This record gives sequence, structure tokens and C-alpha cells, in this order.
Amino acid sequence: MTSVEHKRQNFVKCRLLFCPYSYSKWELELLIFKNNAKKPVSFLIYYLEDRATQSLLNKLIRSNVVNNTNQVEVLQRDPNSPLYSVKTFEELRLKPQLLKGVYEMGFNRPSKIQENALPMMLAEPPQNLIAQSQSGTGKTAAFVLAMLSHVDPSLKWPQCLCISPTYELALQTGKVIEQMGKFYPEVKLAYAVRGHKMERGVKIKEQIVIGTPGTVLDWCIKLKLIDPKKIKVFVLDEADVMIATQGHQDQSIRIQRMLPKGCQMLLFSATFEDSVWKFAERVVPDPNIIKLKREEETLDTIKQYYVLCNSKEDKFNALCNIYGAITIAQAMIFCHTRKTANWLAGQLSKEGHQVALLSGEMVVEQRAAVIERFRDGKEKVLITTNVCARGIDVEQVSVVINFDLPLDKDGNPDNETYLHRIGRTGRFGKRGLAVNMVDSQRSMEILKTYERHFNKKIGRLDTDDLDEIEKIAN
Ligand SMILES: Nc1ncnc2c1ncn2[C@@H]1O[C@H](COP(=O)(O)OP(=O)(O)OP(=O)(O)O)[C@@H](O)[C@H]1O
Repeated sequence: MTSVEHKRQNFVKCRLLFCPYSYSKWELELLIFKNNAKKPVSFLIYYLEDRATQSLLNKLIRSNVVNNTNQVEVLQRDPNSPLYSVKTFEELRLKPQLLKGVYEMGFNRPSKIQENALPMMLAEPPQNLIAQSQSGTGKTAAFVLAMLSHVDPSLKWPQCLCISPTYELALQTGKVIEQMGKFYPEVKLAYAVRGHKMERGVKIKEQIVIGTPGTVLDWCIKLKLIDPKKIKVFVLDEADVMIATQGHQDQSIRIQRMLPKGCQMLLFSATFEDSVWKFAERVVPDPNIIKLKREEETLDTIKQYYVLCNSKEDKFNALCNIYGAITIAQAMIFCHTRKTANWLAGQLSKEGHQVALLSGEMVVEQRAAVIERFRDGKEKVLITTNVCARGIDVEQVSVVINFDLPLDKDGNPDNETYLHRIGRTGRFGKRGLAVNMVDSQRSMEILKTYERHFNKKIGRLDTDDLDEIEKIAN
């Protein structure tokens, strides 16, 4: 190639970033440089869902089961058989060690989905189940209890196999197995995840194996560590996340095909798009189906205010006044950009607040650590960009501050994100307080759009008047 030809070359650069506008997406930016130009003449942006990260963060922030007032829908394989549901864990006749484990975890009674799913999963002969309900409604706890109930600890080989979409999610489920099985130490657990190097042919003695599809397949086929014909219970968790990951769907089906005919197949998903449904039907033959509709969020129990400001410094002063006047257990503050979030975190720290900062450039482990600290109350303020606006369940947070109002990627009002940031589910949901900082004519217009859309008044708050602020807390 001559130098002249070289100069005429077009080239493309890619950047993978965490999307600043949405909670669960990665942004792939393609910069097209024509004729070696310094500036790209066009660029394309793709959004790739990162559902696994969202699911993990959601699990980590949650400290309790999500209450859902919707009716559970049950479709039985045999519609003539009586429909069992339980209101207590005693009715399930669990092994005493497991009942103790359940109570030790602070569970007093089965969650809504567990009321129906547990009797089905524990029935004799074993029944297959597809269950769908939003994250946090108790699915993991349910299938963990089923696996622990079905194993025979005197047999030293894998009998229950659970596959999760990612390393982190598998570890998280493993923790639940360890907690619930705390008083049942004869039952052992093995992790089939990356980094857990095993020699070919060494038989696994643990009765429960949890892992990701690729490693589980290796353990079954290549390394022959697990005899799939001896598996009694197969769990496929987070089916919606699983199929969103390249290759996982086929791997899961390959694993399922190796299992014996009588093996109990259980599949769980937080959502049920058509693609998940098709996949579920391939993995679980003759299923019973349990569905619990997602509970809608509302603004009914939220007091909403706005504060007029001129600059970010002004917003910060307003925030300090609010903090000075009312006691805030935990608050989440949303900023539009990473830069503002960093600046605000610095300012609040200088004022002596314990601040946690969550932003897009952090890797999943870092974000998980920040969220766990916040959930445990080690920090009282969580500042974040839009990245986790929806990934995080904010029910436990009583005060939400929109330091910048939520906008979509084109800078227009984003009703869904506004609702999700400050909304609560359930008619009996805890009361909350939301304060919106308005700093321009445009942001005032956006605020009015939210007011009209939700048909809920957003009152003005004068943050220079401490008495007035005190009143909003009552
Ligand atoms: N019966 C129960 N009583 C009280 N808390 C419960 C009960 N069942 C589960 N929990 C708790 O509720 C939270 C959510 O439960 P779990 O993780 O099982 O839900 P999930 O539907 O599997 O959610 P995800 O889809 O995010 O995994 C956990 O903190 C769990 O310990």
C-alpha cells in the first residue's frame, strides 16, 4: 500500500461504555473516521442489555421479600388434582434441620409465590414447574428449599444441579444454599464456575452443584466429574437473563438433554417474554405453571416537592438545608452526569456526610460492594447517575432527591424512570419523600410534564425556610 492510499483509508473505532441514560444497558459507540480524519464523521450507538448485572445489584440491595398484592395464577398439569397451597412452613413437613434454617433466615411464613410453588416442588412424585414472578418475591429461597429437601446426604454424588447465568449470580445462590442448609451440614455444595479448576475424572462427592452453563457442561462431558444420569432435581434460574447471554440457551438445553427422564425440572424467571416462554417449554416438559404479575409502582404514598435553584452550588445548599432541618435515615440522590455525581459526593463528604458513590465506570464487583455497604447502613447517602436508577429497588430508602431531573437520551422527560426512581409498589407501601431540584426554564417544563403525566401535585419547597422543611417530614 502506498502512503497516498494509506491516507485515504477509513477506519472505525469502538468504545464500550456503561450507558449513562439507562440502568441496564451497555453502550457500544462506533466512531467512523473517514480519510484518516481526526474527528469522526458519524457514529452509531448500540445498547446492549446487561440484565445479569442489574439482577445481581437488585438482589444485593434487597433486605426483604417484595410484597405483592396481585393474585398468583396457577396452571396445573393435571387440572383435576387438588390445588395445594400452604400458609406456614410447618405444613410442608420439612426436615427439622431445614425448618430451623428457614427460621434462622428470618422467614416467618412463605411468600406469595412460595405458598403455591413449594407444595408443588416438594410433592411426590416430583412435579415439573415453570415459575415467573418479579425479582425479590422469593423464588430462589423456594428452589433452594426444594433442592435441600430432595437430596439424600448419605449418597456421595451430585443429585441436584442448578444453573445460573453468571459467576456472581451462581455465588449469590450458593450463599442462600449455605445459609438455609446451615443446620444440615451433611449436605455439601460444589461450585461449577470459572476459576474452580478440577482434574479430569475426579468424582464430585457434593450432593448439590451450582454453576454456570459452560462449566457445568465441561464437568459433565469433558471432565466427567458429574454423572448427569444421577441428577434428581435440575434448576434453571433466571431464565430471562440466561437467554440474553450468547450461547447459554444452547448450553442449557444440552445439559437438560443429558438428564434422566424422571428428573424434576424447575425453571424460574423474573419476566416472561415470548422468547423466554419458548425456551422454558423446551427445557421443562409437562410443566405446572405459576405466575405472579408484577405489582405496579405508584406515586400515591409519595410526597413530591420541587426546589428552585440557579446553579449546582445552589442545589447543594438547598440539600444541606434539607439535611439540617429533617432527619433522613437513608437517601438516594440522582445526578445526570458522573462529573456532577463526583463533585456532589466530594461536597457532601466535606460536610461530614457518609457518602457512597455509584457510577457507570465501576466494574460489577465495585458496584456490588458499594450497594452492600449502603444496604447495611454503613453509608447514609447514595449518590448515583442514571446507571442504577432502575437496577436498584429503592423501597428501603425514604428520601429520593433528583439533583437533576431524569431525562431520556434525547433530553426529553422520561416518565418511566421518574416513576421508578421515586415510586413504591403496593397499596401499603411505605411513605416516601421526593425532592426535585429545578434549575432552568427547561427543567421547570419537564417537572410540569411529570406533574401532568402522573396527575399528582408537586409542591414548591422553600429551602431557606427551615420551618417549612420541617413540616414536610411529618
Ligand atoms: N418467606 C420469606 N419470608 C421472608 N423473607 C423471605 C422469604 N423468602 C425469601 N425471602 C427474602 O426475600 C429476599 C428475596 O428473595 P429471593 O432472592 O428468594 O427472591 P427471588 O424472587 O429469587 O429474587 P431474584 O429474582 O432477584 O433472585 C431475600 O432477601 C430472601 O432472603
